[in-house]
Amino acid sequence: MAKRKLVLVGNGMAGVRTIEEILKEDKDRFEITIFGSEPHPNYNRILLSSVLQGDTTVDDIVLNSYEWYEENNITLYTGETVEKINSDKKNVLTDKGQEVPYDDLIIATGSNPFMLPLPGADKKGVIAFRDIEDCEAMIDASENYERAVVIGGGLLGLEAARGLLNLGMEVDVVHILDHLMERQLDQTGSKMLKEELEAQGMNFLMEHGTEAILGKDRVNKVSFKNGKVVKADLVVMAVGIKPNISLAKESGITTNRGIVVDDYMQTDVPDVYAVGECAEHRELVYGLVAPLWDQGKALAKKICEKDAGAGYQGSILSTKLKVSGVDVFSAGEFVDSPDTKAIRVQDEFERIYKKIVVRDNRIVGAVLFGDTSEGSKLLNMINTKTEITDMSQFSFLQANDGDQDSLVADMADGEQVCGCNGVSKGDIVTAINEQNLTTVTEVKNCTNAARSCGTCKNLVQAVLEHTLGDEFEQVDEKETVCECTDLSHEEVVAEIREKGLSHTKEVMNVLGWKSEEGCSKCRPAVNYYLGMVNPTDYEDEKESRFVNERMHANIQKDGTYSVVPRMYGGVTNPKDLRTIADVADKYDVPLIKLTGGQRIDMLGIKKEDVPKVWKDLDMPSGYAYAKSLRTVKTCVGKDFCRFGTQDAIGLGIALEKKFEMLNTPHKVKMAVSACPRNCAESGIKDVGIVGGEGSWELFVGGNGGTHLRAGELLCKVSTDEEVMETIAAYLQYYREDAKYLERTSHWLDRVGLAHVQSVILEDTAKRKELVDRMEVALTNLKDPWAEIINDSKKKNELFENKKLTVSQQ
Ligand SMILES: Cc1cc2nc3c(=O)[nH]c(=O)nc-3n(C[C@H](O)[C@H](O)[C@H](O)COP(=O)(O)OP(=O)(O)OC[C@H]3O[C@@H](n4cnc5c(N)ncnc54)[C@H](O)[C@@H]3O)c2cc1C
Ligand SMILES: NC(=O)c1ccc[n+]([C@@H]2O[C@H](COP(=O)([O-])OP(=O)(O)OC[C@H]3O[C@@H](n4cnc5c(N)ncnc54)[C@H](O)[C@@H]3O)[C@@H](O)[C@H]2O)c1
Ligand code: SF4
Ligand code: FES
Repeated sequence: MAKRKLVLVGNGMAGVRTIEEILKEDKDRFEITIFGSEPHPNYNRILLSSVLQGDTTVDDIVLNSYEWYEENNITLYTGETVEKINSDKKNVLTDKGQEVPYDDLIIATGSNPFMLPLPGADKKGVIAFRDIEDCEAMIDASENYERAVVIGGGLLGLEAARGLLNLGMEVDVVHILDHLMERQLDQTGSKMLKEELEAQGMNFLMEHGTEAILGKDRVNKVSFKNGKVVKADLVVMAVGIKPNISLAKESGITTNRGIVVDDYMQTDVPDVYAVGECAEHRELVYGLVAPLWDQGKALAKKICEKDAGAGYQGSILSTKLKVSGVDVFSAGEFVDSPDTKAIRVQDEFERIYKKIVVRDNRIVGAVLFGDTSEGSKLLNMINTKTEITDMSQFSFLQANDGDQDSLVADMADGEQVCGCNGVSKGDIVTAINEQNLTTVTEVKNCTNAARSCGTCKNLVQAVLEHTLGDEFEQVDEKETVCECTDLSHEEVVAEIREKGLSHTKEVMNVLGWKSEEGCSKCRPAVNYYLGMVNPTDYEDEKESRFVNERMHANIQKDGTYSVVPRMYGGVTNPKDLRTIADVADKYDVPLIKLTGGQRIDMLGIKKEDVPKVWKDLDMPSGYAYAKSLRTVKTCVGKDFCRFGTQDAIGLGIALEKKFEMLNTPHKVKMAVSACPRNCAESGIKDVGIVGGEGSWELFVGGNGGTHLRAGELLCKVSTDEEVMETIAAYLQYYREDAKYLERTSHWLDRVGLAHVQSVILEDTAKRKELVDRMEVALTNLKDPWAEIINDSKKKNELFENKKLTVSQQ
């Protein structure tokens, strides 16, 4: 029987989760096509707050990789927007001119952030916080500017503000009312929250109505209705969301605030469904994921013609603020009303506040501040409308000694552990026992617990520990390379060495990879490890590399590329500058910019022009795209600067010439300053060198990016030769010991400076071995630009083949 054609509009959290539920119900029923306006696979939008706060990276929040779509035979069009639904002809039209037929259609277009229509709101530097691009814009702004204003003191505004503080910005939060998070907290909870956030460095402008955004092209001030004006280089609007209903509305589907649906998520047009933040069910639209998952389950059953029971019945909301150091939980009705009574516990010394709202002897809502460990218990009591029979039911409101095991032991099987995904303790225990699960990741993959906001991860771990008892001790949660294997990075490297493996395919076959082709996480990692272990024999697999490394240029937002030629030590000359200027004229390069690493970046080059630009430049690649040595920044040094005691430029050039083109787990930046004034910013580089009278100090593990980290003093040496040798040993140890994609700063945090010193400074035999292996690694390196220019097949494949698809990263 021919499969029914199912089209999903909106490649976001609710839509794709619904597809997962459909595949669980009946995986062969549909031929599925998904359209998403964003240029990404489905990612965990919730964790954008964690990305901004520096706790995770954009790469790690992908929920469904491109491979997942492929494996499930789903045709995915990213960066493509559906503009029209023809419900009479049963097809959709896209902004790229595609017309795709459907038998069933799911609309999951989510919400748009509400942007206050203020004068000046269209200026540069005024953004929302909704997607990866917004998150990246904030991270970029923090690198160039100092002051941010966040408008809106709700969940989103506070999470954005915390992230911007972490990024080193000064932050004013503007709130229209006199209490923060008024949709989740009562006055007492809100006051305690404000005090806590002020102590963290947030500044609040309460009861301020914003009047205008000021500045020329870019915002530089914000003015308020009370006459106050504050400085601002960045304005983030977080004043709520509006369901994205325009497509449905214009296509004749009934809408109100959202797209109106029944209990089975059906709209008033046959075979058209809506799910997620765009859907309005019983006059309510939701802005949290837990209700959306329930909607998705109901819709999946309905569309697969399974017993859908009563369908979706609405949800009681619970929220947790995701700001580190501040625990806030709120569920159900949290404000007092004439027909409710409340039980309150408040400890002003420990800064703990707990309130339970009761109507007709049943719990209808709760607020927890400072200690949210009973959140799931309370949510369960609210959901099951638990009757209060005796105050001993609330003994858990007293101070919690943090003992997770007794907390889990006291939980009933039906109690929810993961509010976002509706997973109970009983569900997790059953999964652990039936599927022999031993790690949190396995529990997550099997039950969905901890798969959304992640705030329940510790509780999931506690249930695992409690269930496995003594066995838990033997089971060490390990970070696997990716979901294709149960092996960690270290184990993969050890197996490559031990078994003499020499190709990615062989690694995957011999080590029992779960997916034949691997994925975008493991392929580049395995490729790196093979090259690191067998530097002379291994032939680099270009197709396993991230797109920028395959193309040897950085792809830009608009599909053009940037080209950065090598400029050893940041030193140039009139001839090279003339050449760069001539090439820029010839290829109409729209932007030429100096980089933070003292290089010249030519931006906006058309893909087909990239190899021509390289040829005309006739300079080596600057590796600005690679997991390799990027730049050695140098100060003026002793020849010109009156403070200079050492030849910083000479040493910088020598270092760059020696270590250029070396493959490393992540990018490596270096700097050399000729005196402690440190003009080359050696303190925030992976390797930073600072000169003194007759000596050099070597600092390592510095980072000036998102995770600001000062370099640590590795050692002090006397000669340039000692610098070269020590850095060779250090970099080789990093190459061999760090996990792929681990910056030196993270690696040092993990292994500790003392350990690295013991290996490369104290153990002379080991140091010599490392230096020798580095010498081998440095042989056989070829400039990739020259290679491609001389290889017309490769050139054509990479730059002239219009069909080349750009995969993740
Ligand atoms: C920073 C942040 C933190 C959050 N934290 C939490 C939290 O802790 N807990 C929680 O429960 N919720 C949280 N949320 C809310 C949660 O992320 C949303 O409820 C959820 O993402 C909504 O899912 P959705 O699929 O309905 O919409 P979305 O995830 O927005 O997906 C809709 C997708 O459809 C696409 N689209 C729209 N129109 C079209 C079209 N015509 N054609 C093709 N594609 C289209 C959009 O580009 C978008 O990618 C947070 C949200 C943000 C922004
Ligand atoms: N931890 C979480 O669960 C979490 C985190 C982030 C976002 N979200 C969800 O994302 C969505 C968007 O979050 P949000 O915080 O923008 O929405 P929201 O509606 O929850 O809060 C908006 C806040 O902005 C304030 N506000 C409105 N107009 C204002 C103005 N002119 N000036 C100053 N303040 C003004 C409101 O009083 C309100 O407190 C919501 O659905 C939210 O639930 C959830
Ligand atoms: S670091 Fe010292 S030597 Fe180098 S430019 Fe600055 S002041 Fe001069
Ligand atoms: S409570 Fe959010 S993922 Fe479990």
